[in-house]
Amino acid sequence: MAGDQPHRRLTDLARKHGSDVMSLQLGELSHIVISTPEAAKLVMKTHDVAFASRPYLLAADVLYYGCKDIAFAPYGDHWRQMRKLCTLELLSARRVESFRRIREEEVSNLVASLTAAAGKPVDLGRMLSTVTSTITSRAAFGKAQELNDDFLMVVDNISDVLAGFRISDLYPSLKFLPSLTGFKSKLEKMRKASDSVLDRIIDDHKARRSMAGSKGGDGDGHGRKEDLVDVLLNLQENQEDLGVPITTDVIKAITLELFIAGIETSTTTLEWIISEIMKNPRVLQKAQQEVRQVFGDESSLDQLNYLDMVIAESLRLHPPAPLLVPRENVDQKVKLISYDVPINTSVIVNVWAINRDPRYWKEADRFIPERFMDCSIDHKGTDFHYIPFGAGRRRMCPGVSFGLAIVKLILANLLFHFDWTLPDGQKSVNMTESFGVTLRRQHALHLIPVSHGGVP
Ligand code: HEM
Repeated sequence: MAGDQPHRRLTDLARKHGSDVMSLQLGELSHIVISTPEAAKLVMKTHDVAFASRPYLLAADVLYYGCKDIAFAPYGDHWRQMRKLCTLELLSARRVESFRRIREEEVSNLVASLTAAAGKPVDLGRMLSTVTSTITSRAAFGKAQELNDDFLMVVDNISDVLAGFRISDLYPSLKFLPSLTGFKSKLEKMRKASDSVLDRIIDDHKARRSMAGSKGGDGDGHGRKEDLVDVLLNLQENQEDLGVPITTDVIKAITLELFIAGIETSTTTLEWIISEIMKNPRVLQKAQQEVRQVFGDESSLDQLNYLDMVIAESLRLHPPAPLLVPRENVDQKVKLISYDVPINTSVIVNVWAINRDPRYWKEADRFIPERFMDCSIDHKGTDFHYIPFGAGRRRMCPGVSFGLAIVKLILANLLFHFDWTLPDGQKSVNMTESFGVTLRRQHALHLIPVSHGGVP
C-alpha cells in the first residue's frame, strides 16, 4: 500500500462512497479512516482523550528505545510528562527565540554557499536538508555534529520505516515476519547507528558539564547556550521533581525524535513551497516583491504577510504528514456518527483529503495563496478543514513555532537574495510524491540560483 500513495487512494475511496468515516481491515488490524473536517473534529476534539493513544509500531519500538519518544508513545504517564516538557521547556516560545542566532548564522551560510554556486544548477533539496539539520543539531546538541554516513542513513530511512503499512506491521501475530523480510535487521542496523552517535553526544555533554562543575545554564561556563540535551540532563539530575524517571534511553529517544522531526518536516515543507512557486511565476514574483521591500532580518519576518499565505497554502496542499500519526482508542468504544468504533482500532486521519475538501475550498487542488487573505484560519488546529499540524489538546504538533521559524527565515532569504530558474532542458518542476510518515518529493529539486542584482 505504501508504494501506492495511500493518501490519494484513500481520498478517492472516501469521495466515491461519500464517506466521512470508512472502516478498513488491513491485514489483522482494524482501521478507520477519517476523511472530512466534521469527522476529524469528532476524533480530535470531542473524543480527543479516547483517541489519544497510538497503535504499536515495531519500528518505533526499536528506534525509540521501547517507544520512549513522544509521537509514538502510548497515552499515559510517560507521554504526559514528555509532552509537558516539550511544551514548557524544549519547544516553548522562549526556547525557540533563544535559537534565533543559530538560525540566522546557518541561513547566512546557506546564502553564501548559494552565492558561490550562482548560475549553476544546485541540488536545493539536499542543501535545505543540510541547513535544517545543522540548525536542529545546534539547537538540540549545542553544535553541528559531524554525523557519519550510518547516521545519515537513519535520517534518510526513518520516515519510510515509521509509515506503518508494511506487511509485518499489518500482521503483528506473525512474529517471524520482521525477521523473514529482513525488516528487523534493517531496524537493528539503524538503531545501532543512531545509538552510537547519541551515546557520544550525551557523553560529551556529561564530560563538559562535570569539567565546568555546572548543571546546565551556560553549560561550559564559556557562554555556551543551554541546548536540548542539557535541559534533559538537568531534569535527569533532579529526578525528585518528576513522576516518571528520565533514563538515558528517554533522553536518546526524545533527542532523536526532535532532531528528525526538525529536519524532515521543515525540509519537506520548504521543498514543496519552492516547487509550487516555481510552477506559479505570478506567486513567485509577488512574494519576492514583498520580501525585497520589507525584509531585513528575523525581526522583520512578521511583516511578510503574503509569505505567510504562501506557506499556509503549500501546507494545505502538501501537508508533511498526510495521514498524521495514527491514533488508537485503547480503553473505550466510541460512537462516531453512525459508526461504532471497537476498542483497539487504528484511526487514520486523512489530512491530505481534508485540506482539499471541495466543500470548504474553491478550486481545492489549485495553489492560490490569496485564499488565506483576510481569513482567520491559523495553524492552531481550530478550523478542522485546515489541519497540517494535526489538532486537539493532546496530540497536535508541539513544534509549530520551531518549524515555522525555520521555514519562514530560509524562504525569505532564498527569495531576497536570488532569482530562480530551472536547469536547461527542464520545462517544469516534477511534483511526484514519495509516501512515508512524511510526504516528500520523489525527485531531487535541482534549480539554478541567480544572485539578485547587486546583493552579495
Ligand atoms: C512545518 C513543520 C511541521 C509540521 C507540518 C508538523 C506536523 C506534525 C503533525 C501533523 C503531527 C501529528 C499530530 C497528530 O497526530 O495529531 C506532529 C506531531 C509531532 N511533531 Fe510536528 N510538525 C512540524 C514541525 C515539528 C518540529 C520542528 C518538531 C520538533 C523539533 C516537531 C515535533 C513533533 C512531535 C514531538 C510530535 C508528536 C506529538 C505527540 O504525539 O504528542 N514537529 N507534527
